[in-house]
Amino acid sequence: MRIDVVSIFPDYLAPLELSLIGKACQDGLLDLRVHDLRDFTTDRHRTVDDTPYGGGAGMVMKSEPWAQALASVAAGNTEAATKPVLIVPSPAGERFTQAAAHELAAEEQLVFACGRYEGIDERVMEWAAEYFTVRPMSLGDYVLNGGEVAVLAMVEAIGRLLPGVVGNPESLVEESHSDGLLEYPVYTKPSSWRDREVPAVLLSGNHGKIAQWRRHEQYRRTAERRPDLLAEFDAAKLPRADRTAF
Ligand SMILES: COc1cccc(Cn2ccc3ccc(-c4cc(N)[nH]n4)cc32)c1
Repeated sequence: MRIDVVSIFPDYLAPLELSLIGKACQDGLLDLRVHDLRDFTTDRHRTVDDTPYGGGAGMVMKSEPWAQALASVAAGNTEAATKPVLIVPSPAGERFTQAAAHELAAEEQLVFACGRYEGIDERVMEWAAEYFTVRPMSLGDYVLNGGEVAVLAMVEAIGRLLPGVVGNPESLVEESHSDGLLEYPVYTKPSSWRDREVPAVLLSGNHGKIAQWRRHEQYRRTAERRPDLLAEFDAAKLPRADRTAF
């Protein structure tokens, strides 16, 4: 997979050079390229923003630098058989979920447009629809100052799903949200810590009971912390052996 990120703060994306995503790039599993939007301006001040039509506070990102930058990254990938996906972080976007991460991990090329100020001139998304599948995406119902933090989260969530990135693919199967429930609590040595004991079932060696306890804990936690997820959860979709906890 190739991922391009366009931002006026390219150094904000430096953490992607670390840890699993950085190693995936070194191993050739991921081709990550970060571009400075100001490199696509033509004036001596490298201007990327201007005042909003209709008035109001703040500034809006100009369309031409974005069109030049997006055209450059789209053209840069002639091997792609399908239109690249242009992901535009925005408080007004569709919710980014684990399901979306899996969907996007199957794409050949993702392009992330990191807005700043009050956002990007809307005509850029209209123009881009000819060359990209355009997807405005929100991390959650709170307002950030720009798209970079959202891109760090999305690239990590997507990148870790790519084959070979996570050492043990098994660990991707049972994690939160992979089956519609939150994950169960985890413990490690010592078994007794500050007068707090590890649940006895986990020390029993009875794998059937352990699986049942973990399923029940997933359900209890989800009901307690995210009852909204339970509305969509259907135990009937679970493998028969997993249903004993409900
Ligand atoms: C566009 O509407 C806005 C209204 C007020 C402020 C801002 C600031 N801002 C600029 C670019 C940008 C990109 C993403 C986000 C964002 C995403 C999520 N989930 N929260 N915040 C916020 C952004 C934008």
